[in-house]
Amino acid sequence: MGTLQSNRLLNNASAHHEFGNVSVKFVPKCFKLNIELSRNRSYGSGKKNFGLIQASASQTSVIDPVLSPSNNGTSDSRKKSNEAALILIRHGESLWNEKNLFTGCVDVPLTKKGVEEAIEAGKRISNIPVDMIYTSALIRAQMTAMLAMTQHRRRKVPIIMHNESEQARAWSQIFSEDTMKQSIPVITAWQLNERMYGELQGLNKQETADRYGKEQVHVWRRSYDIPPPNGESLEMCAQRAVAYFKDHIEPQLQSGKNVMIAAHGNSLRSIIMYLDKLTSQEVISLELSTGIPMLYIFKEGKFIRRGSPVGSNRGWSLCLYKEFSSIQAKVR
Ligand SMILES: O=C(O)[C@@H](CO)OP(=O)(O)O
Repeated sequence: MGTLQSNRLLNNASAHHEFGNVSVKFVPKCFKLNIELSRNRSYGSGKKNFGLIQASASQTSVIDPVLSPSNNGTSDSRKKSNEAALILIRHGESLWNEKNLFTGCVDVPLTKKGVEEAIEAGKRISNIPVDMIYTSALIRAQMTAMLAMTQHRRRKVPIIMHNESEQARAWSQIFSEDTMKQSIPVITAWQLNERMYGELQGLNKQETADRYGKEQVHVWRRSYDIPPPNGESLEMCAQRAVAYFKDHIEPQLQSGKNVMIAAHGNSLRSIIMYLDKLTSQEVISLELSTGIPMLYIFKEGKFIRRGSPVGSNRGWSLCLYKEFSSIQAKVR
């Protein structure tokens, strides 16, 4: 892939982003409505709202689940205020993981094993209330998020927010507050995409190592600031992924919402580098397995790593980070 093509890919992706922000729906002019902004939190007995704009009386409500974080609505009566859970999941095995091909921004689906991994990940997090889901724009991350949610105890419906145009927004509105309460908004963002692997995309990793040398390929794959030919370094990937995390996801956590992110090996490595304050040296040895969820607690502005939830029938039991085989990073 040449530079021009790579730039086009990124530009297209960025067009998607421009419409991907938090938004408030428009109320159709034909209804004269008494609109109020509800900031109620209702805890327990499965009651919850997203901080909805509601239309009163007998008229139809127009409800947007993705409101600014100040319109807080969180779900769990057990949750202490100003605490929120952050779940990170690298997608399950993709068809190109299976073939050992550099994938990057190529949009490849999961294998059967990847589907099973996503379902297994869902079992592990099935007791953790999820208020919002963020995924990349790539199908392997979206499949993983959706399959994981099929296992969730609360049986809420994850719904992809289509903000790519006014029409997409208008045509995907939901008109029932009760239905909204049973939904989880899913935000897709190209900034969470896998690191763009440039001219390595589609090449076999072993053959590339045979041709260019193991060391060179290791530098392309794991160095912090050296990009593969016409691709992104981890540092470049971090610039967009961590910026998105800070601007869009952290405010949701600050408002007490539990968030799940389904993304990719390198976009998640860059986010973990930020969460765990890893140095550019330390992040080199951070490896993430496919389909293993990782849990952080966000408390008083800090991220506390809690490892991986261990199973659906053991509540919030957690294994320690050092027992968490998917991450071989130095334990700090
Ligand atoms: O090919 C890719 O896109 C990534 C993730 O599968 O590979 P690597 O682990 O080499 O960064």
